Amino acid sequence: MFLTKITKRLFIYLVFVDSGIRTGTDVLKALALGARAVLIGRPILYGLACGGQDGVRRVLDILKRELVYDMACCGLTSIDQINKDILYKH
Ligand SMILES: Cc1cc2nc3c(=O)[nH]c(=O)nc-3n(C[C@H](O)[C@H](O)[C@H](O)COP(=O)(O)O)c2cc1C
Repeated sequence: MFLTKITKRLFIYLVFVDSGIRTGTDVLKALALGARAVLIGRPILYGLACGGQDGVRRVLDILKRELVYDMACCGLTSIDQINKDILYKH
């Protein structure tokens, strides 16, 4: 009984979004919706196929640049500041 209570109290849900992340904007939206992290598959493979290690680095650089740009457009300077308030529902 006691352990159950402790377990319930300490239980933390971490949400990872997998599939379909193609731009830094996708990353921003997933984090804003509450994801702790995103998983990226095919874009990394495309980078690898086209340019090897440098290609993978380039894909990650592009995604990071897009994410930082979009964060700046929302007035954010840190990942910690991302929350659902930046989302606009229409
Ligand atoms: C070539 C390839 C092989 C994969 N193999 C596995 C696998 O063996 N097991 C698995 O759980 N997911 C596998 N996945 C799925 C990836 O782990 C990941 O969920 C997915 O690629 C992410 O979506 P994205 O490609 O749209 O970014 C594979 C994906 C690709 C493209």
